[in-house]
Amino acid sequence: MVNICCIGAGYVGGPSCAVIAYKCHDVKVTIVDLNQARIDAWNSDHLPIYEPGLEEIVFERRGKNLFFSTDVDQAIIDADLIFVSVNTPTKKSGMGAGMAADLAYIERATRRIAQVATSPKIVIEKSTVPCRTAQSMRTILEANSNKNIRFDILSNPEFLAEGTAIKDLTNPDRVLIGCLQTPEGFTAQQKLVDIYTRWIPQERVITMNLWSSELSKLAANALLAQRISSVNALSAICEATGADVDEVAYACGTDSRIGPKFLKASVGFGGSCFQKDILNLVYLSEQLHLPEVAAYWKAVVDMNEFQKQRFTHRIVRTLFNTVTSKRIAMLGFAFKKDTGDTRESAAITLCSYLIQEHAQVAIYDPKVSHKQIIMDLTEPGVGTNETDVEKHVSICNSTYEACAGADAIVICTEWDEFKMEHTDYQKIFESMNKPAFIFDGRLILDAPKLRDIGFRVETIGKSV
Ligand SMILES: NC(=O)C1=CN([C@@H]2O[C@H](COP(=O)(O)OP(=O)(O)OC[C@H]3O[C@@H](n4cnc5c(N)ncnc54)[C@H](O)[C@@H]3O)[C@@H](O)[C@H]2O)C=CC1
Ligand SMILES: O=C(O)[C@H]1O[C@H](OP(=O)(O)OP(=O)(O)OC[C@H]2O[C@@H](n3ccc(=O)[nH]c3=O)[C@H](O)[C@@H]2O)[C@H](O)[C@@H](O)[C@@H]1O
Repeated sequence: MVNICCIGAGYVGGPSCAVIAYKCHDVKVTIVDLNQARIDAWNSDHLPIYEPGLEEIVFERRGKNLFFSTDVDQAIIDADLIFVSVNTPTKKSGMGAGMAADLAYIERATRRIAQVATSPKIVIEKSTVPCRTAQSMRTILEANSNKNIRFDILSNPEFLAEGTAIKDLTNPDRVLIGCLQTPEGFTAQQKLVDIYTRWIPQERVITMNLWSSELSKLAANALLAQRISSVNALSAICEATGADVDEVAYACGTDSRIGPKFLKASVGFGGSCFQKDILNLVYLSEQLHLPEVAAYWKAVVDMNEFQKQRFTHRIVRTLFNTVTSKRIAMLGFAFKKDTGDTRESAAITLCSYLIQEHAQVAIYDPKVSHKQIIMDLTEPGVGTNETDVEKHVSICNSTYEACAGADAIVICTEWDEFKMEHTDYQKIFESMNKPAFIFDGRLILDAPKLRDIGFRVETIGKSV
């Protein structure tokens, strides 16, 4: 029986390895983490992350060929293949602070593998890492294991998006597997290919060299984020000219060379990875003495910040240049729909700007806990502290509760339940202060219908 260990039971390690267990019943998968609470949750009825379809998979395989544990060492000892799926956040201090990836978690996990392994291992980079990290891992593994154990390193970046993780994992566009171009490297690569091709067509399992594979992950995220920043930059021109960003995106997206996906204007992209990975690419470019390349990619992040700021300014300007003491209902706090994840959510920045303008912000999100919202708004660097949050934020349990008595509604996340067919906007209108404003930061509402009800509607990428 092939034995797989996954170090890191997070958004990537959990679902990606649970799907391997689900698709390959003869493979034993043990997902380990140092975080006891997270492992307890994986072993309970309430999984630590919300992802459509995940529960079914975990509940079906858990205790059969899928295990969650904090016994990292034993799982390493038993494994043939080890996925390293730990977090790689942006460095907060020291060299490269605010840009470079913090590789401390990768290094700790790698050292642990070197220290406890007693048999050959294939170590797989699943985390998103800077180009040539596999070289550092190899050096650590070889220098710290005096038992003459063979370690092969593969790069197998993950392309799942949150909210569609199970769909992306069971039916991916492609799987990338990079290896050293040596006979041993190819043998190790083939072992992983043999696992994925159990449910993914061979032609979608792409093999290449290690460094191409590592860089392709950063490149893919940078290109996706660049499309959003491009359409958001166009949304500003639309608002100023009377063009409609949905129409422009449609017109451009029907060109088969451009394609329709990832052209939805928004309040700005969020999520744990886009910004982090682009900054990582910016840092890499700077290290390689390519300042023009660094500046090119940095502009994608700058445009995203500008979009959030621009949207807040539009809110304040429209509400007669002051939001002091006005109740603003913020609908959605997650960085996108169908996830409870709030990492780098545009809603955090918008909320912080509105608090700095002394608004009363009433937040409702169907999947984000009250505790998480408070934690996000009091994080160092966000611009708001506990006193601000206590004075200016109320967290609500429904759209109707958040909107009652509000001067304005701001759509931050495109949850289906905020769409017109699921919410009674007539009832909401009646419960609001007049004039009642709606700022649609996700282009999910039918502005003409809302205007018929009596709302004043402002939509991103559209002028009134
Ligand atoms: N979240 C996403 O949608 C995607 C994330 N990625 C990448 O995957 C990597 C992981 O991301 P997430 O799963 O979102 O992070 P996460 O923060 O949800 O999970 C990482 C887990 O690793 C654990 N961990 C850290 N060091 C450890 C160690 N030495 N031993 C055992 N456990 C340890 C942490 O306790 C944590 O539970 C990152 O590099 C990220 O860029 C890639 C594609 C998608
Ligand atoms: O490396 C990662 O972490 C992952 O990052 C993204 O996935 P994710 O961040 O989960 O979600 P996306 O669907 O890409 O959305 C990211 C952000 O962009 C926004 N977005 C997306 C698409 C669009 O057209 N417009 C837009 O504003 C979303 O609302 C969200 O805030 C990528 O899509 C995944 O392929 C990648 O694996």
